[in-house]
Amino acid sequence: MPEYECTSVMREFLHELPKCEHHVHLEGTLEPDLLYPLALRNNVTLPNQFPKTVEELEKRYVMFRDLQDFLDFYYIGCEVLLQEEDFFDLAWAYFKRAHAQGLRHAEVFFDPQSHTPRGVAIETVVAGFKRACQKALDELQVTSKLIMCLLRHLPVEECKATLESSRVLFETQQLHGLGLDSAEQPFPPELFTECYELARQFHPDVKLTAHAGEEGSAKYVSNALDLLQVTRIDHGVRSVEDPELVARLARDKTMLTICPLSSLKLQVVKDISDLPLTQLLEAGVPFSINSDDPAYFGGYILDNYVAVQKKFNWDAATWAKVARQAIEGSWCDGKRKDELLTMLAAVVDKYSALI
Ligand code: HPA
Ligand SMILES: [Zn+2]
Repeated sequence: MPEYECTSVMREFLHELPKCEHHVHLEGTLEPDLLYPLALRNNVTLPNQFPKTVEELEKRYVMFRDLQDFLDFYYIGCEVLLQEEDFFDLAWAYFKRAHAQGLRHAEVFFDPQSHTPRGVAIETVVAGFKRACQKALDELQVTSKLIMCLLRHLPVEECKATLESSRVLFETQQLHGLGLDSAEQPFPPELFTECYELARQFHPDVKLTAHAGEEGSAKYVSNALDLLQVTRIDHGVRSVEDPELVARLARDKTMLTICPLSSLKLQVVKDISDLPLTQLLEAGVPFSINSDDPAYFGGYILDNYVAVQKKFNWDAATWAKVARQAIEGSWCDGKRKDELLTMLAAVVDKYSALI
């Protein structure tokens, strides 16, 4: 596949764009060089067949057969996280790295059910993450929201119990949103209708999203909209298989959180140029560009922007539009959106004569 040059001035422009991330799993930011020290610190024995060194693990991460092949590594990685400090260290490392790539606002996922079976309380996980979010605000001026995800491969009753145990966290808006992740097939959205109803009962302003249309069909996307009443779709790249669905997403301004390097590494697409970004732009479906599990897929948010640029060769106006849609589709308040839009206008102004 042909690749365009991402010039140094274009890279600077992409770096300076005030970027919002809506699709990043904090557990997916566990870099190999943190995984092994945490295993040591917590006396965790990794499975026998698991790579023994950072270098070996990085080599294994070069490509995954599919989503499940990746998830098998992701859940083993989760095993080294035990103490509040571990969750803090993990999230703080993410905020620092993403901020260095021009991140201004992040809506971050976490999977409590990948920790609770080891006896780690949800409150411990959230306390560590919240402390990192506060530090990111104080020291980096990065705003953030926490989104709790349910693991769709687990029994629905377990998911409901997990939700119930986090009721107060939702009621007090320490958690802002609910998501759905893990193996998409054969676990369609409709299994979780009652879970999403419950979350809406917890707080009237709770935000709802779900992974759909990554490996699953366009029907997974429309069912997530109809039955879970989500207002955002994570991945959703297969939505384009249904023209009526595309028209609906455009009409309702439902944002898709696209993850280019993830879709490449999980072989959802053969090449980043196969992502339907041109079609979505033409149809008026808003999307943001995100890192998903950057420690596993080889890149943080700017790396994903650059990977898109090398395949789509967009002009500054198109990038400004994509960045604006990401700001407008964020779940932060109006004041923060206005700040981000002002930053965006300044960057576009600075680079308009250069690109
Ligand atoms: O990309 C993903 N898809 C589904 N589940 C996940 N859990 C972490 N990352 C992912
Ligand atoms: Zn994801």
